[in-house]
Amino acid sequence: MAIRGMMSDRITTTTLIPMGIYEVPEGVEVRGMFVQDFARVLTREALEFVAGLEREFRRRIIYALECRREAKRRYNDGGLPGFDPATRFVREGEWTCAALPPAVADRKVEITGPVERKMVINALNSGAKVFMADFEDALSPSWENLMRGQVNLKDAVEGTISFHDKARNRVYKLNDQTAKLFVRPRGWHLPENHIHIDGQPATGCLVDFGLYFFHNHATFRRTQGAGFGPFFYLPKMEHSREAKIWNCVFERAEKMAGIENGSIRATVLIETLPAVFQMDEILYELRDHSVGLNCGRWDYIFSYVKTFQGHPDRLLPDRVLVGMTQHFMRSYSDLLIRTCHRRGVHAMGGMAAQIPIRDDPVANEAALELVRKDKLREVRAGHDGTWAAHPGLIPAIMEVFQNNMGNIPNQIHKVKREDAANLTEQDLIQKPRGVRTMEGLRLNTRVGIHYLAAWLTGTGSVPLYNLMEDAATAEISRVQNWQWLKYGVELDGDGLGVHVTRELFGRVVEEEMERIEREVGKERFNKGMYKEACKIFTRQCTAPILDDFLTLDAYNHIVVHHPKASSRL
Ligand SMILES: CC(=O)SCCNC(=O)CCNC(=O)[C@H](O)C(C)(C)COP(=O)(O)OP(=O)(O)OC[C@H]1O[C@@H](n2cnc3c(N)ncnc32)[C@H](O)[C@@H]1OP(=O)(O)O
Ligand SMILES: O=CC(=O)O
Ligand SMILES: [Mg+2]
Repeated sequence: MAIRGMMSDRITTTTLIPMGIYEVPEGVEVRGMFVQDFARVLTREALEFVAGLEREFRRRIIYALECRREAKRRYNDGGLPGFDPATRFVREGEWTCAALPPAVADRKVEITGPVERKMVINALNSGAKVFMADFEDALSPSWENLMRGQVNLKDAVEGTISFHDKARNRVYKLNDQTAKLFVRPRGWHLPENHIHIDGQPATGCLVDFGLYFFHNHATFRRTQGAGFGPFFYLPKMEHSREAKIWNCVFERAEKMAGIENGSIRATVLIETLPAVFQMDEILYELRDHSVGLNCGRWDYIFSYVKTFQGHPDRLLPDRVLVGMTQHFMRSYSDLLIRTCHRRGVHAMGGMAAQIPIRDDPVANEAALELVRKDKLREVRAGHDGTWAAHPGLIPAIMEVFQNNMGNIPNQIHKVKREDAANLTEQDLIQKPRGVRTMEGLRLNTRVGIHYLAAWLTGTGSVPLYNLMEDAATAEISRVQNWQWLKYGVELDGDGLGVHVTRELFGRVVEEEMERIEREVGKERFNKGMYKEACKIFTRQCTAPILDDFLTLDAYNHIVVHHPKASSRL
């Protein structure tokens, strides 16, 4: 048996013991620091389960990612995404997904947030129907964040989680009534470089899923799922072959646990442009394990730019103008509702970016009104529930959904949206309308650098300029800058015919860095990671070939191997 893992000298919490090692099965190497608490989830048996998943599915994951690259080549050569003629029978066939688990029939409001201890307790106590605990867009995937997240979820499922805020002398514990827990693992593309299996970094999402499932499936089904569960959200898929891999992962997990096929349930985020043409196919692959689809609107916008990176005729206007009322976004939401309701599962809405504004009641009311408007559009369109970024938004969102849905748990059988069957490929890719401005370029730059600086220091979701920013929203800022630079777009609004060039962008970066320094103060600016963030963001915006993900490159900067030796993938 191989034994690996070392102590850390960086963390000085009470959970750190001076020396320790993880007990690992053959072929598994843990390169992350040793923390006593982490050993509760990094058990030999759990790692054996993760390694089994990795060994069975690694080749299929590599193939699926190669297929993504192949599709990208087609789009870059001028091809357009569209419905696959080969799977017409799936789209036209009459079939439904397995019946919904009663425990999650009502999902009117779901709160989301990173797997940070206090936030997990607050989210579970928030009054939302569901809490989506996030290892993905809202989390910076440092070893410490990931492993602490696993510990937090284990304690949450066991009902023992607590948190003592010493500064405020406040103790956090779970209420009697809590939200149902869904867990969102990372996307297929992200490696977990602190766990190596047979000499290769593990697949991030299999680590997230595997550890959580292994430790919690039995308690979860008993205490939360009424026999079903655990429940998951699955991000960033581009094709039904990726859903098929998840389905097989679930089947293997159910077999290992000795539980019925169909116990595990998942909602897939439709948040890439190619996936909107695969919604039936994705549900079909997961038909025994599905509880719906969700409009992951922010990654979807990011994916629109990424998919059309070789198409100068499809440039985006300012980020703030690409909302759900743009034709391509409304079409996507309508088709998602029609698809889900036809197959008997939830059609979940997405995230409004506004958050409460504490120190300005007028601005706060205006933000709340925007959220209400967005949610009203969703519920009237036929969505069964939606996301909230902050507990302070839940009462208003709940009211909108309850007032417009009445006393039913969901609208699956009430709102069919057969009209959406007429939506065409052209509707789903129609170019968004609006202007491109210097202020748009500046805001993208400032938000991108601010966000990345937070991410590099361990925070994956932040309030910026009164909006929620996470990996998905930051991606839009990055790829939009890249697109405008690549095509040297002319900025509207000032009548001067200014084009976005490297020189202009260089000046904007300099000026926005000065503004960031003014905003956060010299001390925080110098102590923080703003300069590193600026370097990464600027490189990505000006790269001749668009990086697939902001966080893939940035991840190299947060990998810390123990014994200490920083690594590059
Ligand atoms: C595109 C997508 O993928 S969307 C999904 C992923 N993104 C997310 O999940 C974002 C979730 N939201 C957040 O992370 C936060 O709300 C932020 C970063 C946007 C704002 O955070 P803050 O400015 O710190 O919030 P604020 O100071 O108003 O928090 C007030 C209280 O609410 C709690 N809170 C805020 N947001 C959440 C949340 N999402 N879940 C649980 N608790 C929360 C805070 O912990 C704090 O608790 P306390 O009073 O006990 O100390
Ligand atoms: O994950 C959600 C999104 O909007 O992206
Ligand atoms: Mg997303």
